[in-house]
Amino acid sequence: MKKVGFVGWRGMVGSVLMERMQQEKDFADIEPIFFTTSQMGQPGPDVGVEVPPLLDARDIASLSQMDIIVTCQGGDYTKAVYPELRNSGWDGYWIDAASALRMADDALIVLDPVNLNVIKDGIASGVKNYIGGNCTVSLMLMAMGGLFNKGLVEWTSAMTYQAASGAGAQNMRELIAQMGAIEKSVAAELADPASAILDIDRKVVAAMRGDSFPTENFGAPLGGSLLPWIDVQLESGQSKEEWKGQAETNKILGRSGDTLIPVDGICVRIGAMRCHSQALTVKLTQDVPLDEIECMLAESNDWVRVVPNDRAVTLKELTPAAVTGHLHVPIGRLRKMNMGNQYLSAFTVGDQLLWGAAEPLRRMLRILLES
Ligand SMILES: NC(=O)C1=CN([C@@H]2O[C@H](COP(=O)(O)OP(=O)(O)OC[C@H]3O[C@@H](n4cnc5c(N)ncnc54)[C@H](OP(=O)(O)O)[C@@H]3O)[C@@H](O)[C@H]2O)C=CC1
Ligand SMILES: N[C@@H](CC(=O)OP(=O)(O)O)C(=O)O
Repeated sequence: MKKVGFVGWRGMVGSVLMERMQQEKDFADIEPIFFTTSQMGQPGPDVGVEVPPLLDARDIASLSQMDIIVTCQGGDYTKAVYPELRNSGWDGYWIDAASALRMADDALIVLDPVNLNVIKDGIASGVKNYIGGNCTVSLMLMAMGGLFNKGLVEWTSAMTYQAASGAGAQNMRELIAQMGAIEKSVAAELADPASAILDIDRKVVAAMRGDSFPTENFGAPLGGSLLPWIDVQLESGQSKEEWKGQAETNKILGRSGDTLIPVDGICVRIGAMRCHSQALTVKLTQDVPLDEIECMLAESNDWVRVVPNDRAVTLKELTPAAVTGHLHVPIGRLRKMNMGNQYLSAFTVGDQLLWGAAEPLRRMLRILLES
């Protein structure tokens, strides 16, 4: 059995990965070894098979015993440990959730329901680094892969509504604390049906702008508001999150140069917990009837679900509250736009810790074990 080392398994993304691996009984097919940056020597997690005590995630000698390393520890860890490990002569497979190596020439971005051909070519040609994509990009492609892979997308604009979880566990807590602080600031008025709504509104805004409002992690109020900037600022005027849309989409699809598909938009943080949503405008390469588009989308993988463009069904099935914790990726609000028959609108929602982070890594491990 292959020795598989896990780093970052107790973080938020890592915990979701552990849960999914247990659900799919993946641990039965490997010899798992768990690493840590802070709890060396403590017992490993209960994953249904015996595991040795935790090893030091910075110890190159221990890491280099692994056939495969799966890390959800983050980019700083990757940047610190990966080069040293490779320089030591380690030739194993590196599977990583962090963005640090995504655009490297010797790495592929993995999303097998969309790019299994690219992954298989990579394995055959000796690629050793398989990196999970940005959550927004992966979720967009899980929903829209049918049209991209049929060459029907000339360009797309993705306007995103991204959940707090994308910024980390502390940010999820802060969002809830912000919502709690808002409620607390007007609890008495809410209990009184005769209180004036504009007084409530004034008090809410005062609370959100007050010094005691919890904003250490987001840097601004998110609950009751939104943040139209995610990640660092680039010279192009894009945020780094927006830049990833085109760069990663095309790398996943194995496109570059003349075949590159323009992707752009504005990435916005909203007060959802762990589902990213996106409003897409697609310029099609040709006028394809809507029913054919719906069929292509629905047939492209086992997880995408086309939601009819109907108000009641949309509000039941196409929201973060409905989708959180599920692997399926719904896409709806599909219609041709006023701009013309080659312009399609769509809205999609997906759990950013499942297909957005952990699931592509879990499946990449299986692909390597079965190859
Ligand atoms: N959050 C997201 O949406 C996405 C994140 N990623 C990537 O995954 C990386 C990890 O993200 P995320 O899982 O959110 O990070 P976390 O902050 O949840 O976990 C990272 C590490 O922090 C350490 N840690 C310290 N205290 C605790 C604690 N109380 N509970 C759990 N872990 C603790 C653990 O390392 P140790 O055991 O060594 O102490 C853990 O592996 C990111 O940096 C990013 O590169 C990728 C896609 C999406
Ligand atoms: N940036 C994403 C989360 C993330 O971790 O992205 P990446 O894996 O590309 O760094 C968000 O904030 O929603």
